[in-house]
Amino acid sequence: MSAASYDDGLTARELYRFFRAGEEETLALRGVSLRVARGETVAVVGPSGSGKSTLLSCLAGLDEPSGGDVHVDGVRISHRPETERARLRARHIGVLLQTRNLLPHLSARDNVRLAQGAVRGRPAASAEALLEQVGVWERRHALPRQLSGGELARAGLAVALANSPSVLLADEPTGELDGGTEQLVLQMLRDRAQDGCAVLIVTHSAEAVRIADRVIALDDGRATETAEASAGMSGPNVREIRHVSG
Ligand SMILES: Nc1ncnc2c1ncn2[C@@H]1O[C@H](COP(=O)(O)OP(=O)(O)OP(=O)(O)O)[C@@H](O)[C@H]1O
Repeated sequence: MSAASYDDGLTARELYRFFRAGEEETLALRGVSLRVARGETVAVVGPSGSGKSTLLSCLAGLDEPSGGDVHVDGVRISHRPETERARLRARHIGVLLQTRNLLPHLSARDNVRLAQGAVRGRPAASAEALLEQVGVWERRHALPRQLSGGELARAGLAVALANSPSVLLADEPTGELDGGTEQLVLQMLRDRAQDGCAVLIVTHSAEAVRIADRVIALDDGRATETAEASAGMSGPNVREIRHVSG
């Protein structure tokens, strides 16, 4: 991989993540390399326990890989103190987690404002505009527990987009959504990519795979080319499933 490829988007090289819990040792990532350019949507698929969430956490700087490195827009985010990773994440990355990344004691609007850095004086109007974009403006004063699953997913997306990220990482963004809401969330992710964001979606959803430009299949901590990854999941936008592991 040439140095030039670090310039923008997301680059991970030879990621390893080792866990030890008591006697038990797990190598959750075994040399995963990938690249998501700005403007691209990449789906990561794989069976339960294959390392998808671990990979996303390492890419987001929420977790530290045991080996390898992660660059975002040419800046290394891995192997730095947690506070620095958080600062870089706030500047470059939007993260949509299965837990929907909303603080429980803040309204939907205040969650977005917090992610925008409202403390540094950004106008509240843009938080409202973002909530309007994702279709939950009417629910802006509601707490997360007062939102339906679909509303929560959309508010979570507004939070993930609040810092205008150049890299957007989403863990099962359409997990429990009805078909209509799933389409809306996927369309928004796709639109972001078209606006120049590098979008990576960890997913079990055939629909999410269908909208992806590329699909990366994880199996037992390795990114591999597998026929199973595309079984019943191929679509017009799935142009390749390629080997990305070292
Ligand atoms: N904090 C941890 N401590 C110990 N082992 C862990 C930890 N986090 C993940 N693992 C292990 O690492 C492996 C990969 O887990 P991970 O959650 O990344 O898989 P996944 O593909 O996201 O699974 P799922 O689709 O079920 O969410 C699993 O064997 C899991 O038990």
